[in-house]
Amino acid sequence: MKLGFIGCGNMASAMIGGIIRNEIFSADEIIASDAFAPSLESAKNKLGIHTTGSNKEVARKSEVIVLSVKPQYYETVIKEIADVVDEKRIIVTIAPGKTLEWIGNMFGKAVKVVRTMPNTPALVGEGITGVCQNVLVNDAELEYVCGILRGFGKAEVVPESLMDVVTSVSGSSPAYVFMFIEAMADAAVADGMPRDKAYKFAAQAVYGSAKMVMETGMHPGALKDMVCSPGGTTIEAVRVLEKEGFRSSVIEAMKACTNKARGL
Ligand SMILES: NC(=O)C1=CN([C@@H]2O[C@H](COP(=O)(O)OP(=O)(O)OC[C@H]3O[C@@H](n4cnc5c(N)ncnc54)[C@H](OP(=O)(O)O)[C@@H]3O)[C@@H](O)[C@H]2O)C=CC1
Ligand SMILES: O=C(O)[C@@H]1CCC=N1
Repeated sequence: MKLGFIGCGNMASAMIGGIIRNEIFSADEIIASDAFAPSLESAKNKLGIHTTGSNKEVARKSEVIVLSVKPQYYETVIKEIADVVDEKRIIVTIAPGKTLEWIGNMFGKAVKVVRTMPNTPALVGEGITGVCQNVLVNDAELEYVCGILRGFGKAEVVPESLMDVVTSVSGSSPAYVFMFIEAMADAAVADGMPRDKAYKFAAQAVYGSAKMVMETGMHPGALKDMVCSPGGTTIEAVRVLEKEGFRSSVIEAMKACTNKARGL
């Protein structure tokens, strides 16, 4: 197998879907295990990959092994697979807070580790993944893993010191963006718009605005100013958002998120 996933929940299935769709690997080259039988059933039926109830089997059969369980299960899973992971395999982690050093110590031997932080837009091929590696991973191996990660979006190599920040700015951030879309839709519904239309307008406005930032390279503040006509409607909304602490709320929320990751 080219690729194995230990834990096949939300994040793993989003990653696998993109990898298969973009033909990085075929379903036949991917295997996953999970403690929760319905997750495995769904992976087999919807993704067509190999599945097993044994984490060890995944580790034994895969060149690249993704640890896609919650951080609190990392220690148990690593202890379970350590004896079948040799120096040729690459371990990919996706959990917040689990450092390269901690992972290495848990294995108790020299193991190639690529630490990553993906996000769920991977499901639609628009994820972004922060990546760093330990000293045992060479440039070609890092590029190989990045190629896999690009199967479901962008991949950016960052210093490990920034990985907890990556968690708040992209790993967790889809949740805040969905809350923003939901809140905008609620306001539109309150003013009489049917809900399905409200989600369409709100989501497309966020999508289009994000695309403008990416494609124009302009400062977000300048793009905001372009929307605010003098004496117009937008500046009224901006005034209320500032009064209600919109930006400060986002900054404080993200600092809490980063600190939580640091504590894991
Ligand atoms: N969801 C997200 O947006 C993101 C998640 N991540 C990280 O990805 C990882 C997975 O998260 P997510 O996919 O959301 O979690 P899920 O709970 O959806 O998936 C994890 C799966 O692993 C199973 N599992 C638990 N223990 C074991 C075990 N010992 N052996 C095999 N399988 C096991 C779980 O079963 P059961 O339900 O029975 O416990 C569950 O089905 C986490 O580390 C998370 O922090 C990173 C970026 C974004
Ligand atoms: O909430 C979490 O802990 C995980 C990590 C990033 C997104 N979800």
